[in-house]
Amino acid sequence: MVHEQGELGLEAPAALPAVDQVLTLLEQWSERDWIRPIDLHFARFIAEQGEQDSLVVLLAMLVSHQSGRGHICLVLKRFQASPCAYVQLPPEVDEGGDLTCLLSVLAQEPLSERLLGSSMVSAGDGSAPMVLDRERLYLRRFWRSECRVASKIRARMGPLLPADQKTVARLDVLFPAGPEQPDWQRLACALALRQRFCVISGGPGTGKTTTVARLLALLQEQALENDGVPLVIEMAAPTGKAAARLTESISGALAHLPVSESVKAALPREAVTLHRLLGARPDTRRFRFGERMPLPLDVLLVDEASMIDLELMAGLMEALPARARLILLGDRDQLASVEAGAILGDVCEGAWPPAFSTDVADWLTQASSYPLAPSTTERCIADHVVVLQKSYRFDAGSGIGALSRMINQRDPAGARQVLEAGYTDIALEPLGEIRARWHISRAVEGYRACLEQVHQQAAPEDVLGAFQQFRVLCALRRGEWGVDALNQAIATALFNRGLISDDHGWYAGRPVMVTSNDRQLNLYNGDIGIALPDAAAGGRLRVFFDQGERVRAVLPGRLTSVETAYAMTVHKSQGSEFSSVLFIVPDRHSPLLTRELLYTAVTRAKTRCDIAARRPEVFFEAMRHRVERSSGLQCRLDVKDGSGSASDMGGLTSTGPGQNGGHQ
Ligand SMILES: Nc1ncnc2c1ncn2[C@@H]1O[C@H](COP(=O)(O)OP(=O)(O)OP(=O)(O)O)[C@@H](O)[C@H]1O
Repeated sequence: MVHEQGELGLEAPAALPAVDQVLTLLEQWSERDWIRPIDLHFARFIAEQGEQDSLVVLLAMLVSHQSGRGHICLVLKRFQASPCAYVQLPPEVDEGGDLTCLLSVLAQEPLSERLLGSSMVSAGDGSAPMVLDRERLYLRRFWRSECRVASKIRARMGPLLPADQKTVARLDVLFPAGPEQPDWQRLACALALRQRFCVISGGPGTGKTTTVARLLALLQEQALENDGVPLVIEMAAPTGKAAARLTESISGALAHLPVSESVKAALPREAVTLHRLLGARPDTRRFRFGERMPLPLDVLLVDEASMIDLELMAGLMEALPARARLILLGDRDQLASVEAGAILGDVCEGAWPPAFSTDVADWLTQASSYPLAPSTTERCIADHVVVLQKSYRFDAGSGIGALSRMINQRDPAGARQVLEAGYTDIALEPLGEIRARWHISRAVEGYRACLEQVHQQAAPEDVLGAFQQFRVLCALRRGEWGVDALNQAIATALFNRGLISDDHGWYAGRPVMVTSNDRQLNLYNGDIGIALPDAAAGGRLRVFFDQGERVRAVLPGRLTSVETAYAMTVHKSQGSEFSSVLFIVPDRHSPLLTRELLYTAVTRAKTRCDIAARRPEVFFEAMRHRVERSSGLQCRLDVKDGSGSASDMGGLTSTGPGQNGGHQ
């Protein structure tokens, strides 16, 4: 523990200590897990380059620390306004200790001037390991990626693409007039038809897939009639699970389209992961496709775009040919990517409610006969975003729909009312003394049907299907209410009830999640499998994975990175849906408990969501907190004159391997 006075006697120091003293402190903080080893390593690297200013060394540690928490940059003004809150110190850091003291002193210094006086920081030119741009401090790698993403999106933000004379008639066929006015699905399709970059966002069941299936059909119909040559259309998603879901839902939607068989035949059937599409190279961040070898396609549809991090987006934008259209689908209210960045959130922020320019508003009015007034605000990105409004999955009688709306509106009182209103598809179960293990019994009941199928030696695809019916979701990984402890508790309870033959190691019915990509086995982080006796292998255990078209069996011994998956984190559940969900709320607040996390957890459930909480107030309190991810992307996308940044395309000299303290 850090003493009140601080271990180096830094009680409210008037000035920052020398560099070697700062490094000693950073070592202690790293040992206590307050900062990551790479944060310490980066600060050390900066000092080793001869940096004499301890302010620069401390800020280097902080910008690295922030990147580990999903931020692209450190916004100096926000840091200075509230240093400890901005960097979100762990709860065990004492107020008045060395760390909080140093941050407060640091925040009072003229940060920009001191940073620009260092050879370790540039304004974007040269190859210094950090960049200061618009009062934001970046690791050079993130600054480059952000500039690239912004400039490539901006390059797709030109005037509207020409409309075909028959476009409105085609829209009439695919989106016949109904009671909903305006029909945002039709408007989204009309907008995407004339933009090279378009985002269609919306909550669960708002018709994103339905809309985009019609959009692809319309684009293909147009191409076949006008040029006689079909467009090359590809579909992708950030994870294998999400790609499999997209394949399934788009095939369902395409089957019912009122278009000719030749158009249907020219539509894509299968989605792949973004890593596979881009040709990820094992153990590097590089892709086979890029600016020098663009992807051979005309239209790319990417689902679950909220899971795309900055670096993946930069790789994707570089590999897209200039003429190609990019359509992003996703739910802007969900959790952002695990890695740094919140691309979908940044693009959608402020772009909704609609603020279309005159040209776009005129076109949409013509395409829908619904009068849309142009906006007076100057947000060019708003011309590229539509948010679908109506959920066709959760009707007025749905508690899940009502609760997720309250969570989104950050309305704890409203959420409490919804939970007390007698809906049959949601319940909040307070775990008092008597019902302390209610959640374990609920989990056992949730998995019973699946495990009975295992006993009856049902086909692997049926067992995998049954496993998708129910899932336990946790906010945290560690602690009594975290994934690790709950997985063990659930396994023990299932074993005690005779539903599984063992509660550790490999046994029939053990569900597992892959925790890192294995290209050789064609298994990806987040893939779910179940160990079952394989009749084709004399009844020996194999782990079966549903890979869309087929179920694959893998020897357990070949799976080096897997964990038991009765309980999983909400983060890992993104891109999946289950009939029924049991969401476990920890008994005290954590910075991870946010509105986005609750919304993602509750909306993973299709027909029933149970929430178990020892202290229900933690659930309601979490609604007040938002995931905030610092980045400069919105600013870069907003600039009207096309000069997103003087340095958007400049200063992109690459830093050689090993030259930047681990942040290559
Ligand atoms: N305009 C509509 N009228 C009636 N039903 C619709 C309409 N749009 C979509 N649906 C139905 O609503 C359900 C959800 O649609 P869809 O799968 O397209 O939504 P989504 O936003 O992609 O959902 P999610 O991403 O949550 O899976 C489907 O059964 C679909 O047929």
